[in-house]
Amino acid sequence: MKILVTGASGQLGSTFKSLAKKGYAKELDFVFKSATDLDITDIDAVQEELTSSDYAYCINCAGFTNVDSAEDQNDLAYLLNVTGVRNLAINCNRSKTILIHISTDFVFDGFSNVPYSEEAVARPINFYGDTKYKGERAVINNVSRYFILRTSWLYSEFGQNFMKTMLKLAPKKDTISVVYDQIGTPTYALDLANTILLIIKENSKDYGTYNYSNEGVASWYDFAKAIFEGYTIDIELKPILSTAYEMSAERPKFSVLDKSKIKDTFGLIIPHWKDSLSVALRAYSQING
Ligand SMILES: NC(=O)C1=CN([C@@H]2O[C@H](COP(=O)(O)OP(=O)(O)OC[C@H]3O[C@@H](n4cnc5c(N)ncnc54)[C@H](OP(=O)(O)O)[C@@H]3O)[C@@H](O)[C@H]2O)C=CC1
Ligand SMILES: Cc1cn([C@H]2C[C@H](O)[C@@H](COP(=O)(O)OP(=O)(O)O[C@H]3O[C@@H](C)C(=O)[C@@H](O)[C@H]3O)O2)c(=O)[nH]c1=O
Repeated sequence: MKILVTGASGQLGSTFKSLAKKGYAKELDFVFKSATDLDITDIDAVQEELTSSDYAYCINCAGFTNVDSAEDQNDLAYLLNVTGVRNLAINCNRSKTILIHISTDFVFDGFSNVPYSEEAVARPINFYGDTKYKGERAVINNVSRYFILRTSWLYSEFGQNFMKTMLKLAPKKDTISVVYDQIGTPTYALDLANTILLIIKENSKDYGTYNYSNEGVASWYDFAKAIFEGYTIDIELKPILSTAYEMSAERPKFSVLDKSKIKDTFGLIIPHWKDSLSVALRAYSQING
């Protein structure tokens, strides 16, 4: 079974590459396309790729993910997160390819005090979240067989993410200040990738939108604390309010996702974020020493 992976050089794309390299999911024939191999904003290129081969699935790992930059690079963020996604959706539909697309907790405004279900009203409060929500609509409106997985606070040993930022900052600083008034759930990209592979291997026809994050709840401060403890780094960590940290984009104050639907549909047992963080830190240390 052939699977096209777009945006393959990013964090999630690299996670799939690493799984394929380790011989996991041998029955799946992955075709990895980085941004230079396949620009998803080029509709002709997307059409050509999807008709050139018999792809059963396309996993879209491409995205404009710099939340602050999206505020002043509106056109580029829209082009990638909406137009590019629409290009994939239209052409997946034509070639009868199932589209697996990744969305975010940042489609929510953060004013809830209970975890967001798939049916909760999306009301993004920053440009990135707005484009991601419009990207979801582009999928729903243009391809009949799709899975949208909304995830949150993705991190791993690959690409750029909060865990790696903390580990790189630590040797250069005596003190690190991290916000404690944004609550969500860190998600290890490997857990998300394994869940996507499970959906594919089951040949599931339960198409639709699903939330997926690790179990548990944390602030970015809690996450940073666990990273430093897990990597035995002795550093002064200061809890601060978001107002004390300069950011162009506003972030939701609470973006915990309710995962009942994906757990019930696929019989999933999701690891707690602290357990997955230990696995990620081990993987990071194997690469970086
Ligand atoms: N990171 C997070 O915390 C979260 C991410 N998500 C979503 O998950 C998905 C994957 O995220 P993640 O792996 O972290 O993101 P990354 O930013 O690590 O990867 C995105 C990839 O998209 C590629 N890309 C850029 N422009 C194009 C283009 N025109 N055509 C094809 N590919 C392109 C980038 O290429 P290049 O490297 O060359 O720029 C990069 O490799 C995204 O949709 C994101 O919105 C959801 C929730 C949380
Ligand atoms: C580096 C740093 C960040 N922070 C804060 C800023 C921000 O509120 C929070 C997280 O910072 P980041 O910029 O790493 O992450 P951020 O861009 O907020 O992360 C989001 O990315 C997109 C792509 C998503 O889809 C979301 O799910 C979420 O993961 O931590 C500090 O307080 N101190 C620091 O030293």
